[in-house]
Amino acid sequence: MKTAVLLEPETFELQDRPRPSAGPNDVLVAVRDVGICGSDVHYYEHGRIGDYVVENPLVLGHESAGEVVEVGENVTSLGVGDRVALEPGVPCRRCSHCKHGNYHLCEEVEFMATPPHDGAFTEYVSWPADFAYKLPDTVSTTEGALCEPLSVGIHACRRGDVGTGDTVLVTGAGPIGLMIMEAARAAGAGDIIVTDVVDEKLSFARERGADLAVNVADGDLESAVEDFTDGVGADVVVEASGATPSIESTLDVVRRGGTVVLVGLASEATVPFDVLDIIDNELDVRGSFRYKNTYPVAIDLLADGVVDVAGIVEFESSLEDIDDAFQRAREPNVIKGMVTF
Ligand SMILES: NC(=O)c1ccc[n+]([C@@H]2O[C@H](COP(=O)([O-])OP(=O)(O)OC[C@H]3O[C@@H](n4cnc5c(N)ncnc54)[C@H](O)[C@@H]3O)[C@@H](O)[C@H]2O)c1
Ligand SMILES: C[C@@H](O)[C@H](N)C(=O)O
Repeated sequence: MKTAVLLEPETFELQDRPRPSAGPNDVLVAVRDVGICGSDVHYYEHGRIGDYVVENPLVLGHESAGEVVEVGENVTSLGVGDRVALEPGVPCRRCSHCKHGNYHLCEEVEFMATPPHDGAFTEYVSWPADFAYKLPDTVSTTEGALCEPLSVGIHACRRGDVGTGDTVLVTGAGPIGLMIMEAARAAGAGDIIVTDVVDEKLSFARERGADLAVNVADGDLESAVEDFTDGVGADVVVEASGATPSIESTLDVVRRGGTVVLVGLASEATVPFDVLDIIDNELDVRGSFRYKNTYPVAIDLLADGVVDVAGIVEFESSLEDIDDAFQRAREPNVIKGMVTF
């Protein structure tokens, strides 16, 4: 089977690898769509993200969906021909985090395209059936693949307890920020404010329903939020840029008693945070890491037409053209590329 393998930074090789079979509890999936995520581009460019280092050839891609072509002997939930979205992180199921229901925090998790675990830029993937979610006829495999970033958005909104009528401020209008917007709207958010430093990203966010879009490179976010919220501030701020100034600014724009959710991965390990601000204003500052139990919700939201994810895909490419696809995906104005089979 054709597989795109990252040999070293900026070097893919299209290899012919043996097709796996489904293990007893697995399904073999013919991959149809794989999104290119910012983390794929980061591994492609730098060969590492923090402590995760690409030491051996690695298959990237963790936003995937496809069609079941073989089922393991113990699998009863899925059949050949079913179209499925693959949740990319499979936990150990035995540790205390898994037993507490926080399977996304499992330290033994095998997450696609996070070294040393291979991802989905390949024709077939054998995957545990309980981490493969059947797509209804009305949901495409492109949308199935995008259940992954949508899951990041759903989890972040759950972490922020986003509720009916809340004013939600999302910093960073990349794919994750846009998915947070979708999830916040689905959770009943009232007004949504979005920030970025690129005008095109903000126009895109506006077209997708942002009520206020602020370019923080040339505008004063604090006064814009103050005006917009009658001096109160945002109920929930979800940081989705990873930029240090943006992380710092979250405390200036959240309301007293509000919640800040940190999703963007800071490029620096420490970011100055005014602790007295957090105490005096009784703020909840929460991390949000990947997701748990989001795929069925994401699929329902898609089936019901409550969220739009396919609209963020700006180009499609084939596996053979993966080099070109990554060149395009790394352009600052591009939101999302999709490799289709
Ligand atoms: N916590 C998690 O589970 C999780 C999951 C996926 C991604 N992430 C992280 O979330 C972040 C967003 O992911 P993405 O794929 O959308 O990345 P992206 O790089 O495509 O988007 C980030 C956006 O932030 C904008 N930006 C840069 N500086 C800014 C500033 N000062 N203020 C506001 N916006 C600014 C950029 O122009 C860009 O549009 C990244 O840091 C990524 O690593 C975290
Ligand atoms: C969650 C996922 O989208 C992210 N890129 C990660 O590897 O953690």
